[in-house]
Amino acid sequence: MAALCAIGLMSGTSMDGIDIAFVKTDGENHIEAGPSMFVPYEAAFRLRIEEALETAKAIVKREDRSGGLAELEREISLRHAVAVEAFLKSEAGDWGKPDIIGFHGQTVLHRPAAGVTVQLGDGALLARETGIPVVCDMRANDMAHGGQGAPLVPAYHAALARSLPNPFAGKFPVVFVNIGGISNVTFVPAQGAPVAFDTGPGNTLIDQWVSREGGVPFDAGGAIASEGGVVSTVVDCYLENPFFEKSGPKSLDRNDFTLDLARGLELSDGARTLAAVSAEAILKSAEHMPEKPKLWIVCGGGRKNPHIVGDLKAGAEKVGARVIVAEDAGLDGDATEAEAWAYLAMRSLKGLPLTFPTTTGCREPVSGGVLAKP
Ligand SMILES: Nc1ncnc2c1ncn2[C@@H]1O[C@H](COP(=O)(O)OP(=O)(O)OP(=O)(O)O)[C@@H](O)[C@H]1O
Ligand SMILES: CC(=O)N[C@H]1[C@@H]2OC[C@@H](O2)[C@@H](O)[C@@H]1O[C@H](C)C(=O)O
Repeated sequence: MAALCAIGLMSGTSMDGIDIAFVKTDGENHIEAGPSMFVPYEAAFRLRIEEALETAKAIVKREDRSGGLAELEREISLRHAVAVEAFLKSEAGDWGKPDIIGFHGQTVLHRPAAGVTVQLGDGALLARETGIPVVCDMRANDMAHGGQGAPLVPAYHAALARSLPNPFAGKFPVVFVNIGGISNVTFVPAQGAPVAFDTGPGNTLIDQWVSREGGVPFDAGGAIASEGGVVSTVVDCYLENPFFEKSGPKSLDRNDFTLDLARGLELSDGARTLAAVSAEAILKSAEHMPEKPKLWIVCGGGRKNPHIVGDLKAGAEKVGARVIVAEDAGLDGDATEAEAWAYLAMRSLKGLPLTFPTTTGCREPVSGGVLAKP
């Protein structure tokens, strides 16, 4: 199958909105990233998703949509349809109408030990509304094959790592870091399979902290943290969590880490300390990689927090590694995840593996996703 035009749709654990990106790809080495866009959720809708995370704690079977989850799933899907329409109208240009949509949906529960992961997103409804075939539910088959169901972005990170421009081409091992609500890493060696896992809280604790203590949704540019200092005893307490000692594959639910350990801190000290937690957790992940990374490439909203990136740089440089943000390598760090969902949709259409034993712990490389035709 030749390269197709795909769009990827990601509504991540930060619950801040929908990232959309165009990619022309064969699901293998051919990757041409196109226009991208972000459609934010308004505060009230974000709150509804937050409430749904509570409701979802009662889910036993992944199909369960009681307690208002069915209505929310419908609304999330319709919002994605509206976002696609707006995107195609304002950004598509020469890219025209995509052949396929990769639809992540909104994770409301992720319990890998119990084999349950729930993303709210009705692929059939999105396909009907947009008139475009949709691949959704890409995590389930991995779990059915013994995997964590996350992270899924590593297949895309690995392909990107192999086509980096100079002066970064060939600087293996390369590690892609995605700092979203939760952070995850993909270690890409010169040869062989990528190694990946979630590393810990990315922005979610910072977002929850500044929202609760300061009434703002996130610490823009790390401005609040700039007024404070790192309380290292609190950082140490967070890092004592047994999650960090475990080697991968491993993945997290948004609620696995809470603000409890930051209780009593002053607003700016809390924001600075939680940024340090995020960076230290990422640096610690290197202990579970097969070799020391040479180059770290940072994607996701957390790359816009200079404290997280500054701490990462300081820690990596001590051991001779370099840290850059996606843009330094000609990539769009806001769109990487959405691009990944476009790429994975194409892989799903071709029956290619989405996940590997070294990325999620699945028993063998497995494909996945459910195709919904309009
Ligand atoms: N200008 C900024 N300064 C500081 N932080 C920012 C800025 N812009 C975004 N962020 C942070 O990035 C977060 C969004 O990141 P991103 O879009 O990568 O998350 P996500 O899509 O939920 O990802 P994931 O699925 O990986 O959890 C915001 O919630 C915020 O904390
Ligand atoms: C269950 C779930 O939605 N997990 C997300 C979350 O956000 C980041 C991290 O935790 C990662 O494991 C995953 O998303 C990325 C995009 C992934 O699957 O690769």
